[in-house]
Amino acid sequence: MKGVSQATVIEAKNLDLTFQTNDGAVQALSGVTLDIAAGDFVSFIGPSGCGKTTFLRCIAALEQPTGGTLTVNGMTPEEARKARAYGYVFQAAGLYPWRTIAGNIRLPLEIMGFSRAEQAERVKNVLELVDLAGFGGKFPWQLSGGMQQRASIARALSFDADILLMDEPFGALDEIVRDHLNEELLKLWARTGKTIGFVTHSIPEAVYLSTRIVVMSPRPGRITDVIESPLPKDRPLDIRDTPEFLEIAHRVREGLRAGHAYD
Ligand SMILES: Nc1ncnc2c1ncn2[C@@H]1O[C@H](COP(=O)(O)OP(=O)(O)OP(=O)(O)O)[C@@H](O)[C@H]1O
Repeated sequence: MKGVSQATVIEAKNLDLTFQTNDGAVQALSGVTLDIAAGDFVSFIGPSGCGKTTFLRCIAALEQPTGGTLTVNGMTPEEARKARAYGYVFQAAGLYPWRTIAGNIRLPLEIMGFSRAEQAERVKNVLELVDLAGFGGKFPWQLSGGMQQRASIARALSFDADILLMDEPFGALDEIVRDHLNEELLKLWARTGKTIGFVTHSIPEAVYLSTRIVVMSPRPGRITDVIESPLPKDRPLDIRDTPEFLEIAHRVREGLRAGHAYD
């Protein structure tokens, strides 16, 4: 339970990843060391190409680090993937257009072999969790972009993994919808106690959501600052106007500026 155990769920030590490309080696991550504790909400922020997505993909065993060690729930990322230790939300909702919303959410459950009754129960629960009760029978094109993204979050939550990895899930949405989904995500996090890793380009989003903000710089992707948020867990949107919020945002901006190449 959150608050009771602060066990480390994700542990990266001196992680390196160099891609070999036709144009030569691209060092995407260099010496990344980070512990993420159970129940943490950790955002990764940094300029394009600094390795945020690559780091998330390493956790999800979608990329293979070329150096260092990485464990997820004490397992290798590959073992954690097989143990369904995390749900993954991509930048685009990625819903199958020929399946209903419920059908999309059910898909991982079908693959995992849940009984039909269990599938139905879980779909109902996660639809409620993301505030889409009653929309299970609709097709993706009948929903707004924000609703589609909520459905994709529901799909990632359907098998109730303790860890949720989110790669810029709200990047393509307008600001009002994004604000609303940020609020909803915080409520969901408070209700479920999940550990969340969240990639974003937005300073206000990172500061509003996170218990810790990881600032990264490019060439090669390194962690340049880790900011522990002093903000209370209960965060109305207007907390963004408080001096405490603005102070953290300032520190993030300074960190980004220090690592920026401007080319
Ligand atoms: N499969 C790959 N092969 C070669 N290079 C790659 C591969 N995946 C990523 N890279 C490179 O690694 C670096 C880090 O990419 P990554 O997508 O992790 O950055 P990012 O911080 O998530 O960027 P963005 O904010 O634009 O999504 C970039 O220079 C990118 O071009």
